[in-house]
Amino acid sequence: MNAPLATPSLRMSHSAGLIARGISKSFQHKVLAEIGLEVKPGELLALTGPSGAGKTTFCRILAGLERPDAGSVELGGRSMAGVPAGERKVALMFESYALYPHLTVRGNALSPLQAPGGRLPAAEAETRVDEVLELLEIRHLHARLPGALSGGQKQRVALARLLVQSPALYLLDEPISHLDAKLRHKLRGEIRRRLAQEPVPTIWATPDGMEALSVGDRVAVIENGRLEQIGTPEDIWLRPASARVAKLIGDPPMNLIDGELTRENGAIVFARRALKLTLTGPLARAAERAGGAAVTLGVRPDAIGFAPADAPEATPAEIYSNEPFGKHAILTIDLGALLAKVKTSMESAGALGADGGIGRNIGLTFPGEGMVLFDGATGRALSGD
Ligand SMILES: Nc1ncnc2c1ncn2[C@@H]1O[C@H](COP(=O)(O)OP(=O)(O)OP(=O)(O)O)[C@@H](O)[C@H]1O
Repeated sequence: MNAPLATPSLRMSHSAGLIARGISKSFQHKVLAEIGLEVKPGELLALTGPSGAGKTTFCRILAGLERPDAGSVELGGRSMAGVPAGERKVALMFESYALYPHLTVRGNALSPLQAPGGRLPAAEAETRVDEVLELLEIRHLHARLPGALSGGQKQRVALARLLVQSPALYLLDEPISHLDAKLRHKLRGEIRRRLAQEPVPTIWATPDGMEALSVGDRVAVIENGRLEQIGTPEDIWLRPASARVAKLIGDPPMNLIDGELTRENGAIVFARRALKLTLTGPLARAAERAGGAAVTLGVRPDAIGFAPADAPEATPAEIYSNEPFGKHAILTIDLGALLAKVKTSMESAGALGADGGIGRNIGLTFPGEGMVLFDGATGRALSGD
């Protein structure tokens, strides 16, 4: 026999996902300015931005815990205006965890399945909880009370409580920030995989731009309450819409070098003290479109190469520090009152000597790939396409 179909209204409620339009909010100052975005059922939108950008406030508005000054939220084809938090079917996990102190790990994870609206037959609820505790590697802690857990363990209990639910929207606010690096890496894949099986829109908020790129089907970047860019991880990585986005993405992020455009022998040149780069291809076309001479050049740390200090095309620089990371090294380079990061192979970094080459004069090359020009006044990317 075929599985029973969802009722038409339920099917509708899963088909439309989340639509937020023009969400604005001020406390003493403007915290969110006309944020509009859509998350489809089954899609994971990573929301990133620096601390204080407004991520939590936006999530609280979606959950019905905060009222927007303007704008609307639609979930599953239904306006959420006037719908209280408890009736929105939003599974949320906030950074503060909010675990029930008198309930065990298992009790906390079971709690949403025992609440009105989320109730499941006991055996099914137990199975689901076991599965999720296993996934999060905390099944052995099932009988502990929250008071006897570490911060990272509490965070995983809060995650378990979220993942057992089948809501209309998942909201995860910094869900793995307190886990060690190894577990963070493992769990972001596991959680993403599990969430992808549900036909439910998900928002995963994190200040870590690289985490956002790795978990999101799409990524929304907010800064100062404004939506700077929304797009695929590839869009955000290759074509940051502004210097503000570029600054948040990458490990280490793009070098942002303020300078000027000049003309030399008919070519267009980016100049900043000793650094003079003749622009070609898309960068030259982007430079032609600049409104003024002042621009910011974004250069990815792995787009900078080394050359002998006296090579004719090389930019002279001095090694300031050298941090080895096993497979690659991060060098900080002094370009004359300007520090830039260079990501290079361990072989290249090792060739600089046992002391990491600190204080040595070298030459740098900028091959043109991995570079973006931004308008000096607005910070918006200048396109060369
Ligand atoms: N209830 C409130 N009253 C006054 N100001 C608030 C309130 N809630 C948030 N804010 C302010 O709104 C701004 C955005 O805060 P929010 O917590 O949304 O940022 P965030 O991007 O989540 O930051 P983080 O990554 O540090 O959690 C901050 O300046 C914060 O101080």
